Amino acid sequence: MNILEVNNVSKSFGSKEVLDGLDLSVPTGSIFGFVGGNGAGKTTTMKLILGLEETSKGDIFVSGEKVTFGNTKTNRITGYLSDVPEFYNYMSAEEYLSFCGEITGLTKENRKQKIKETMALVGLEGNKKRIKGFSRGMKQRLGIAQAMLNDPELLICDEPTSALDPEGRNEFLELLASLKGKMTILFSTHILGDVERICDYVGILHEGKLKVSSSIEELKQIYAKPQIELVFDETADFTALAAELHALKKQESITEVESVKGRNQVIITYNKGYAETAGLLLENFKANKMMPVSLRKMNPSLESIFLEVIQ
Ligand SMILES: Nc1ncnc2c1ncn2[C@@H]1O[C@H](COP(=O)(O)OP(=O)(O)OP(=O)(O)O)[C@@H](O)[C@H]1O
Repeated sequence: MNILEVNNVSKSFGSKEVLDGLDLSVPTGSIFGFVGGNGAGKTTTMKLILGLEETSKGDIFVSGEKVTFGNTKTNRITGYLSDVPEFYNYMSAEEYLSFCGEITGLTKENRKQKIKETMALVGLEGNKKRIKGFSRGMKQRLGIAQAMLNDPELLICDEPTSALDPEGRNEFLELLASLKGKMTILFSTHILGDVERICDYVGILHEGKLKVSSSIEELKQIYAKPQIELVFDETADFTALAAELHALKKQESITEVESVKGRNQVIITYNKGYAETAGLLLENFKANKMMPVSLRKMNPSLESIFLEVIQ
């Protein structure tokens, strides 16, 4: 079951086509990383899902209900954290949330309890400071609290971590991950490490279309190139070593040898089992008295997959 379906959606601004027949399905309960370079159309897609922009073609459904341009009813079950959230800096977090609750129609009795619960959930419990004194990370957490006031089934966050320092990012990602099971989260980013850390699905947007959409595990299996990384110490005779390894290429299991000279590193691509190939390499090194200081089975990174997909 998919909470979000974007079907063949195109969007142009004047003569500029940003989305070109975009199809996107977000499974209910997932944390979905929506990845794309600068200007790929991530914010535009999110605005279309929220009915803030009008599609030039195609339809969008949230929980089976069609999104309409303008004040779409589907927003009662969506929450949104924009890429640059704006706050009233003279207010405290509680005052700000109370204000947001009031304008979104939360009753006074419900509001108090809901704000207390939400502030606790985002780690701002009992915080009386004015927003003016908040760090960026605290502001993002307040932004999430605001987006969660209506108990959304779908939480949409636009590049929520890009302005945060590593510590703030870490805390924020933990917060998002802790919401799993409570709601579906769609978040856009170009920080692939963030997707790798907390998402179970990823969609890669490029040139107006979704180039790839699958679970991270599946993606890694599809793009996995079996590789071993070897590192030698500085005293190793790298030229002799490279020659030796290239000679090994004649062996069936080794298909590519790539030496990174300045770093004394060699990447071996192979097509048989890991144990067999590592064994073959070690035997050869032993015979030639050239032991590496490290031998590591490499796992494909999302970054390398992304670069391959958008080539
Ligand atoms: N209202 C608008 N009028 C004209 N062009 C627009 C409008 N909104 C977005 N665009 C253009 O559409 C393209 C996609 O923008 P969008 O903000 O959706 O990309 P993005 O993937 O979110 O990028 P970033 O990662 O840089 O935020 C850009 O070229 C942008 O200039």
